[in-house]
Amino acid sequence: MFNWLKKSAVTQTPQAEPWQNALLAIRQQAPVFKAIHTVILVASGKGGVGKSTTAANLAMAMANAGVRTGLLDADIYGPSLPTLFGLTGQKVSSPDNKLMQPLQQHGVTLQSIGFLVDPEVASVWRGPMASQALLQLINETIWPELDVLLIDLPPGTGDIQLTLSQKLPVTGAVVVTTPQDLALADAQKAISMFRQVSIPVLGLVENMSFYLCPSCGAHDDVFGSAGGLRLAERHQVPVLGQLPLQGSIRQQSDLGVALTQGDAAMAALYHDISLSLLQRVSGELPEYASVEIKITDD
Ligand SMILES: Nc1ncnc2c1ncn2[C@@H]1O[C@H](COP(=O)(O)OP(=O)(O)OP(=O)(O)O)[C@@H](O)[C@H]1O
Repeated sequence: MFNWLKKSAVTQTPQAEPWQNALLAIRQQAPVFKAIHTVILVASGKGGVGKSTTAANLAMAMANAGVRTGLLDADIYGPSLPTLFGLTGQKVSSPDNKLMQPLQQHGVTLQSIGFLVDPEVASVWRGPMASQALLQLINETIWPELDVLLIDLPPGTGDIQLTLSQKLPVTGAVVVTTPQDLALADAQKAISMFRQVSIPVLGLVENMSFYLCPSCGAHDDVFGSAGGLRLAERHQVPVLGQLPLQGSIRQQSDLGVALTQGDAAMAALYHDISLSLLQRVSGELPEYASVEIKITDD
């Protein structure tokens, strides 16, 4: 067993005080956009590393702890938020034919290009058109008062990511990667991109860090070992957490069900990561101080 996994598992009940302190500090900050207090980009260099899954689960964990949370799916070429929240085929309404009413699920306010157009239509949009559509999406949504708006960016570091990073009032960014060399090289590009546009990198999430066999408990570093931790150290970026490659994450994501309704240990990991993230945007934890994560066998 892993010490950090055991430690996280016992903290699954939201500890009111740290959340409340962070929330209070965030609510004292002036909104950065409409009535939204903080905007956090969730990015990855490489596709398929679990960025959308991580963004969705962090959003659910925050909402579960009482944070007024929104999630914008900016992954225009592969919107997965409708599936992740069990809202496939649903469309947003527009009471005045101008502004859009976002959807609500698992306590999270949601908007996605997938709620507006057929994903196949969006998939042929070129860079400037896609960036414009996304800016319109965020501007023309009737966002309620939010403590945090998470934005699930498309993978990569191209024109769309750069335009959004420059044009949106961003508080900070989270970079999701696997420990695999190929993913790390691209995660490094994402960190560099944010630094170039002066967006604080709030932390790195190492996803699919390892596989823990549910029957025999054997541990397998499927994508290599601790690559994300080394990358974070090199760039002085905090590690917000490590998530195992776990069947329950894939299954519950496909079903659009919150992990809190199933896998309590995994839900606890997302809970801890989102608290750490919130403490950083609230200024309670220093931006670049790393969370110490030790992977040790008993
Ligand atoms: N920790 C995990 N354990 C098991 N499966 C996972 C985990 N994280 C993500 N997955 C699965 O991996 C696949 C890719 O995840 P996801 O769509 O979140 O990646 P992404 O980085 O957003 O991809 P894209 O670049 O296409 O947007 C999905 O099937 C998802 O359910």
